[in-house]
Amino acid sequence: MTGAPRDTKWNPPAPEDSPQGGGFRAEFDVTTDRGGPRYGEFVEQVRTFMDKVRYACPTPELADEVIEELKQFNAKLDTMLVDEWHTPSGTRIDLPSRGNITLPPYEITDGGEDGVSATVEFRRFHLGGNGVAHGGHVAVAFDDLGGMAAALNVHGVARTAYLTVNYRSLTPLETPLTLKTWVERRDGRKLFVKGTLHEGDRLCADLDALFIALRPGQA
Ligand SMILES: CCCCCCCCCCCCCCCC(=O)SCCNC(=O)CCNC(=O)[C@H](O)C(C)(C)COP(=O)(O)OP(=O)(O)OC[C@H]1O[C@@H](n2cnc3c(N)ncnc32)[C@H](O)[C@@H]1OP(=O)(O)O
Repeated sequence: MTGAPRDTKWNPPAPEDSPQGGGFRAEFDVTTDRGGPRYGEFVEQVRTFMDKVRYACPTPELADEVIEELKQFNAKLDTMLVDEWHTPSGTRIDLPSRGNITLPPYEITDGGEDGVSATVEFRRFHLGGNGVAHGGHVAVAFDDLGGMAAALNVHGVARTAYLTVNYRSLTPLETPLTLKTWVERRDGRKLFVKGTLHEGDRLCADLDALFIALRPGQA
């Protein structure tokens, strides 16, 4: 397992008249080849660039140079943009965070109806202040992996209704951390999800969230 469990049926039922078959990612293609064999490396290079941008203090000359090169990269990518339903980002289950560059990189170590365990590493890009992770990025990790626990529990898609993160101690950067999420209670479409983030035995943060399983065709 890397970005998501592989053996789960994801597609919730959807009406026929919707552009995507209805619903939120109703036709969720699990892929390991979209974007090519080096897509993971591509994402990793961009992450590394973002890490460096977070700490770089370029000279005006270097900024000029990098801006021109970035314009060229952006123009290249402009030639092959696709809609969200066809991008590799978010569906490449063989890659950390399913190849989704907007998420902190995590690898799923176990996942099913009972919950999800993952190893997550916040990067230099995720700096909040004084060398530790920004709380918002911690919440992003909880949202995605809490949503995954809910999705695995209902075999469909759930949206976050509320998400409370308690920051119990500082969350380090560039350190493998253990993030766990699980559905503690289900009441119809309401999934009460809990979660923890640890560095070793030390609790960095915990989660209390409500996810709502979407009805067929619901956006
Ligand atoms: C490729 C293969 C790998 C695939 C691997 C995929 C794995 C996948 C991982 C990705 C995972 C991403 C996870 C990110 C998930 C988001 O970040 S979603 C984005 C953030 N959330 C939003 O934008 C949601 C915005 N809000 C809404 O759309 C709607 O309010 C909701 C949440 C869908 C609920 O609306 P609704 O369906 O009309 O339901 P509604 O009748 O209002 O409420 C249902 C029940 O919940 C209660 N409720 C609703 N909101 C609340 C609240 N805030 N507080 C308390 N109770 C509430 C209601 O009172 C009601 O209770 P009952 O009366 O039934 O007892």
